[in-house]
Amino acid sequence: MNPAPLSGLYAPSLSLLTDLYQVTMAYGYWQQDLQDREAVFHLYFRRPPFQGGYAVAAGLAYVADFLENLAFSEDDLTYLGSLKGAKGTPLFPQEFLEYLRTMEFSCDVDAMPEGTVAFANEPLIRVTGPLLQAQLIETALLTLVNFQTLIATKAARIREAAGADTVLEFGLRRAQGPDGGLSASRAAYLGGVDATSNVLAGQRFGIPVKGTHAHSWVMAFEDEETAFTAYARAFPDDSVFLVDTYDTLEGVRKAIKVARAMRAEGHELGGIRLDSGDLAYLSREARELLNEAGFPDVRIVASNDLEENLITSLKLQGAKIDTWGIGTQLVTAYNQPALGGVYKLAALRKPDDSGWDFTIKLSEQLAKTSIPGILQVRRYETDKGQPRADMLYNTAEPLPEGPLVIIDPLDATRRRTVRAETPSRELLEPVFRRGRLVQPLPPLSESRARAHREVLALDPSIRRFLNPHTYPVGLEETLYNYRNHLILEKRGLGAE
Ligand SMILES: Nc1ncnc2c1ncn2[C@@H]1O[C@H](COP(=O)(O)OP(=O)(O)OP(=O)(O)O)[C@@H](O)[C@H]1O
Ligand SMILES: O=P(O)(O)OC[C@H]1O[C@H](OP(=O)(O)OP(=O)(O)O)[C@H](O)[C@@H]1O
Ligand SMILES: O=C(O)c1cccnc1
Repeated sequence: MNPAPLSGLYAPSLSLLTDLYQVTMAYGYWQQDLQDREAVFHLYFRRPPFQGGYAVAAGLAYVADFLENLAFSEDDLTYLGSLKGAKGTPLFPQEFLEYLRTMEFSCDVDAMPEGTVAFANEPLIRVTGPLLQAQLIETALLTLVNFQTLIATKAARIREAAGADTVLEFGLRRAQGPDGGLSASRAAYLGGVDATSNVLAGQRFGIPVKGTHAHSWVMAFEDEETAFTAYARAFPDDSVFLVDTYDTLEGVRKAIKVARAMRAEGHELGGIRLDSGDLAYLSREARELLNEAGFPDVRIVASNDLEENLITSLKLQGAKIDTWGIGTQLVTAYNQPALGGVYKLAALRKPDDSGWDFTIKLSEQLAKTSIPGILQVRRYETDKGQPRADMLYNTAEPLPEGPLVIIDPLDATRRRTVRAETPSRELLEPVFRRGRLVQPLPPLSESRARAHREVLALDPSIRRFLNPHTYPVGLEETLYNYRNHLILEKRGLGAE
């Protein structure tokens, strides 16, 4: 595979890919001379999608591309300058636009590499840098990471259901527009599909492209046999015939007839595709017909609104399907079309530069109360690399010596102690330092392999679709206590 570079996808800059309030806040910070106050934000989700037990982090390559190209062009500044407030006066003064013109991205970014398995409340990305800049990029980071993480997770679930079978992504035509389709193809590949029908995604990202033919091909000829014969002439060694245009099992018989003629000329039919009807029954019948005719290697491809639960059910029914073609349900994440990732301020450098003020967003629901600190995620694993528990801790404070206690942020009675010798790794890795990419991001193939490895390492009870176990993620005890202290303080209940 030869992954095409992502660089330039968003050049010239997409700096206006944001909500207006980010720019109005940026102006406000600038006016208050707060633009350079060092701030820390975390991007995280509160619940894994699809009522599942995990998510697969994706979108960082797009984020890096976006940040590398972040700069306000003349057109951007002219547009911002044209915006008017309620009284018809410019929303942004010229001096502020001049500031934006010369602004250079200078934040540090730490992130989980794409393909990392992530759980609720864990920062996927941590941004540290000038308040104005770290705030301004919120919306773009969320739109890039939320969608791609959602689709990569859906793909990982489909991969789980399909086991070792081939999975093809067929979603572009029903995706949420061109960019939805393109980024979904990339995220789906990252999450575990084998190939896409999306040719632009093939060119851009080096994803293998594959496909069969449409019903219209069959309809364009006087009968099925003529249509199959013509397709075989065009692609004598790369043909998959769609057999359900009129009558599926009759279609299979026609496919066999043409396959015999192909064999006589030294070519083998690659497969047939079923796209309607009872896929369990029809695939078993088709398999029998093909085997009896001496074509045990002709693959059976199935499509028609498939997703992970249907694949599981079809397998239980004894379906004889080798390749799953999955479109709409995958690229639109049909049963949960958005991941609710958020981006929250967690620390601000004190005005006198003497340390950090840690910040918290309260909520009636404890689950929505943010986590203060400059967070890192430490994953404790068995000797064999099976994840056991994740610990969020504040890197701005020293960790206690000896064993560490991890406490569930929602239930203080759920806690565990980890010994210092327990193998572990830190999930957030440096991506940008002072606005510069530390090193090129890994190729897509590597991120895909990571996703595969990390999902498989999870206990099956966390991977299952129905009522999965909750993987233990907790706050290191000092952080847990500090967060409670801050909650009480902000509610006016702190100690005198
Ligand atoms: N054996 C099966 N068990 C469960 N679901 C199945 C089975 N076979 C097919 N399905 C799924 O049932 C849904 C509806 O199938 P159905 O054959 O009614 O589709 P359709 O699109 O209405 O067919 P047609 O194109 O003939 O109108 C699809 O999502 C399909 O994948
Ligand atoms: O069902 P999905 O998971 O979204 O998979 C993609 C679908 O798109 C095609 O149908 P369409 O009717 O658009 O074209 P066709 O005539 O080639 O079947 C294909 O045959 C699949 O049924
Ligand atoms: O190649 C295919 O079979 C295909 C491509 C897009 C959508 N549905 C099917």
